[in-house]
Amino acid sequence: MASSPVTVTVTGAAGQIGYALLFRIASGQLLGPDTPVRLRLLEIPQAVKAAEGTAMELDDCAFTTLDSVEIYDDATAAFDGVNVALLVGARPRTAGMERGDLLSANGGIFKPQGAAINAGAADDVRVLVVGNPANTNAFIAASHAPDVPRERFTAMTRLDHNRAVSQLATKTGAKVGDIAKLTIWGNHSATQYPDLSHATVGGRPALEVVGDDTWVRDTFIPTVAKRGAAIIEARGASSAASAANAAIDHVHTWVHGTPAGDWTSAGIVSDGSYGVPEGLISSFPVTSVDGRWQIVPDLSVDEFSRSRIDASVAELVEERDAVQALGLL
Ligand SMILES: NC(=O)C1=CN([C@@H]2O[C@H](COP(=O)(O)OP(=O)(O)OC[C@H]3O[C@@H](n4cnc5c(N)ncnc54)[C@H](O)[C@@H]3O)[C@@H](O)[C@H]2O)C=CC1
Ligand SMILES: O=C([O-])CC(=O)C(=O)O
Repeated sequence: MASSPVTVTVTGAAGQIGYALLFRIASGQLLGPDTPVRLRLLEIPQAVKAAEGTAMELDDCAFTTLDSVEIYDDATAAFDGVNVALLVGARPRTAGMERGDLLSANGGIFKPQGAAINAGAADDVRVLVVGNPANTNAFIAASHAPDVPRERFTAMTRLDHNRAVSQLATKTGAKVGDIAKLTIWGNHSATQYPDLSHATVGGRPALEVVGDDTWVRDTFIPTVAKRGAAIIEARGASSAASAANAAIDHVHTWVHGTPAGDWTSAGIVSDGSYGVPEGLISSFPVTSVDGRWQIVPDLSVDEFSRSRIDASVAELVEERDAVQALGLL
């Protein structure tokens, strides 16, 4: 086992996703079986007791990869020396809440957390924002961490990616492992664009294998984009285990790289590629090489894809302008 433990801080640790996520991190699934984890749980004071219960259960698993568990209700202490920050805790939308109220409430969480990461994170810090609205929350946090390279702030669209892979595999009768080069573009919201234009099924173009453009436009895209709402409707609570799984996948890929001949999707800072305004945190087709995300270059974008990407990016611009107007940047 590697000698020095890696510090992983999880916010919203006593929540649903936290409960599904912490045991997988502690058991080595995030960073590998040779990397001990120093786990830090950040919660609001009212939820610290519940986090203590989870920490007792983590102890009871006797994971060989778990170096220690500490609980915090203070962001500055929780992020001091952090290598991997998983920002899961967020303010959910409640009945009657306007969009501005939601952005404002989340600004109150992600602004100080960005500042705390800026103040104390390790030089190699990697940040994944899961809490919604994930892209804009990541944008807010990054804006308050001027000393951390902006590309270290990412937002999770891996769950959307995994959902899309699964839907395509089911439709074509292929194995999940036969699907490659699928992309989620834009925002982690109902405007996202799950794109099959470059996807392959067993090496063949996915659109050719499916052979049904109507299914792609009228079933596949809305099913993936609205899957979160469908889970809430069925379960009475939002996706938790699958969201935790996607967070593990995102960080694992970031650290260990993408398989040859494939890519994945992640919300990363735009460098202006594909007409996405520079600086926005938008989902792109990405590979991870030497521990850094890279946008897959030079993909053709047809008229339909262009309009779908533009629509989702327009929503990201609106969210950015709204948080700017609220003084959250
Ligand atoms: N990006 C994605 O694909 C997905 C994102 N989500 C989002 O993830 C977030 C968490 O979901 P759940 O775990 O189901 O929610 P939850 O409500 O069960 O847990 C959230 C936890 O965050 C904590 N929290 C609130 N403010 C905090 C702060 N300032 N610092 C630390 N902790 C804080 C709460 O006390 C609570 O324990 C939600 O915003 C949800 O919409 C959920 C599924 C997928
Ligand atoms: O809408 C939510 O809170 C859950 C969510 O992001 C998803 O399942 O994709």
